Amino acid sequence: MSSSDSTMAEQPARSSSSLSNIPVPQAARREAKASSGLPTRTAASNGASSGPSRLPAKSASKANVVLRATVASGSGSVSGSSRASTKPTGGLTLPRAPMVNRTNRPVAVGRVPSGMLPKGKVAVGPIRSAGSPGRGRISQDSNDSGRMEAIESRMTSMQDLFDMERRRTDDMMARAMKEREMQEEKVRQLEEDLLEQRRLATRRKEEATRRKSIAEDELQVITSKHNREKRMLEEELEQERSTVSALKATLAQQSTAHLTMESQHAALRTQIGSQKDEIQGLQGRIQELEAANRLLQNTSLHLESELREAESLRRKLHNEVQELRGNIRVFARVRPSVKNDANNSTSLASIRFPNEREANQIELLAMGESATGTATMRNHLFTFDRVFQPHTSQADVFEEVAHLTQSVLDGYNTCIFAYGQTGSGKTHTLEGGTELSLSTASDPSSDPHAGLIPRAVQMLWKTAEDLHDKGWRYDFEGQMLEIYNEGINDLLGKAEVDTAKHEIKHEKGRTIVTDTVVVPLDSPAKVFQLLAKAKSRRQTASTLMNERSSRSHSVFIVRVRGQNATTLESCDAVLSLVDLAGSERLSNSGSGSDPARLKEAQCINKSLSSLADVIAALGNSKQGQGHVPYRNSTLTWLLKNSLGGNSKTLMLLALSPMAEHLNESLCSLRFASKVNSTVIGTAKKVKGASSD
Ligand SMILES: Nc1ncnc2c1ncn2[C@@H]1O[C@H](COP(=O)(O)OP(=O)(O)OP(=O)(O)O)[C@@H](O)[C@H]1O
Repeated sequence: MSSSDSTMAEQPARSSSSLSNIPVPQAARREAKASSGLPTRTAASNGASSGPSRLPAKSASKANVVLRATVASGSGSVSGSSRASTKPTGGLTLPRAPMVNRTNRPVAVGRVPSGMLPKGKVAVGPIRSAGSPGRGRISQDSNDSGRMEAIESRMTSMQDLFDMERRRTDDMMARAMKEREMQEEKVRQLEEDLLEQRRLATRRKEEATRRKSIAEDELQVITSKHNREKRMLEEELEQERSTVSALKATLAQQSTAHLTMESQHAALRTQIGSQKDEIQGLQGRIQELEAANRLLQNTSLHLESELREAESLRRKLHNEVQELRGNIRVFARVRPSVKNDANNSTSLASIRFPNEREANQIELLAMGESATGTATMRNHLFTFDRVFQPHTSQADVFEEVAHLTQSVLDGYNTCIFAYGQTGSGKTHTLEGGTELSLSTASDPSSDPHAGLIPRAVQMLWKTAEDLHDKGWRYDFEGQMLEIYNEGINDLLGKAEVDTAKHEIKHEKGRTIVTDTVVVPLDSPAKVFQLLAKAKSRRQTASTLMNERSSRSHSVFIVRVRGQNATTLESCDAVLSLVDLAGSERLSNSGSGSDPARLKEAQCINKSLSSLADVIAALGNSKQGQGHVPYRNSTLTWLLKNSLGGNSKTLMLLALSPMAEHLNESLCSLRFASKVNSTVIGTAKKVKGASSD
């Protein structure tokens, strides 16, 4: 067997362990086995701890020593030694070392396997022991030397072989070491990889743990949410179930109701059938009625136009009646006794109202002088357009005055002035017994104490609204003036005390007072606001006769402008409501020696006598052609367009019922009687278009 063959044969043993890779000559093994009779132990069976890598050199030299000792002792038998030398040491199987001589050459021991001999060498037979019987000494020596040589030569060859094996073993050891280092390197590398893998695995594990915990948290959240939603859904489901059951119950009811309704429906259908017939009959009736209605509408249109004509006629007739009755009219009103009167009812004057039916007469019983000069009681009878007794209400008085308000809307200048001594009831008749408030302003008729002004204003607006349907549109504006000591104060001016000098101008039938405020009146409430403001500014002074005695004339002027888009009529007229100052004579005014009071009384007397003169002049002049002394006083000059032929005038004579005022009452009655007997010319409608 060649060395290469032996190497190939050792391959399986090397694969079992790194240490078993050390090659052991097969021939030597076989030799050792054969000589010892013991089984050759494989590297694998000996174990890795006693690896052959440490053995060859030492074991071989040890064997050599044994062999040398045997040869030197001259013993011809080596079987015992060889048996002992083949005893396993450390579990490693080695080839039995050949015996060597003194030259350290190997000697033949036992049988040398032919395979272990060098080429060309002949294997000798079995070595005999020294004690065996021989034929001659010489031949035996020669044989021994031959044998020895043969052994030596064999030892030499075995030594070569051993060296060769040793070198090869060294190479293999070196390779094995190298390979081991590589393997160790690999192992280290693998261990590092493993470590890295472990670290990676640890990190991944940690990451996985972290993710797991996050996932667990999320799972918990999702689970709780899910549970919550589940609960809600369960509740909803429960509700839905209850709803469904309720709906089912309702459905059952509805079904029953439906059945009932169906039967009713059938009954109704029958009814409808019969009613359809009725409807057809009614439709015929409707057509008849529609025809009748059309006829009525035509009649209504016709009647409306007739009504308009009748309205125009009414206006005409109304004014004709006024003309017949005279354009200046006089009403007398006796006030009741009030708490301010000095004495009780025993001090009342003897006043009678003879013609109850006509209610136009008043009779006073007063002391007078007879023709012979003796003082006797006399009856003084006066007849006016109307006489109001003390119990007459404000509403009754207004009823008689209301037609004048209508005249303003018809386009006639109208003047109502209250005349009478201080405290006789002028302000009460014109303004009323209570302070004007916004609550009563909206409906003065609801307040029994409301005077002519609030009632007239309310009626103006109401009539204007009624005339709206007949095509009339009205605008109102107001002015509040006071004549005090012949001067004019604007009661609606900005200054608390009006110091401006005002001029009165008459232009194209209109009266203008310079530098005064004219306020547009859009509602009765606005009028009452103005009246309240004016009242607070009005000059008043306490006199002996009346604690609220007014020492000035107050003039409230409402200008009314109307336009009728249907009839193209227009009007522009003024309603003047004048509260005159007390008419008492100078001696009764209580002015005494007070020059201011004296001047007040003189101015008042002057203006009132001018008024009487103007009225008298109007009565005397024919068709207003004579001279009328309007300029004699501020009052008459201011009322120029409201007194006379183009206007309607009402004098309201206020009388006190008290006996102590009897003489003043007689004076007032005489003055009013004179006015009443005056026939002032025909009133003319003021044309709105030309007046502006
Ligand atoms: N018809 C009446 N019914 C009840 N009280 C009345 C009537 N007329 C007047 N009076 C009362 O008599 C008093 C005097 O009336 P009023 O102030 O109106 O007089 P006057 O003539 O305006 O006085 P002056 O000239 O001072 O203004 C007031 O207290 C008033 O309330």
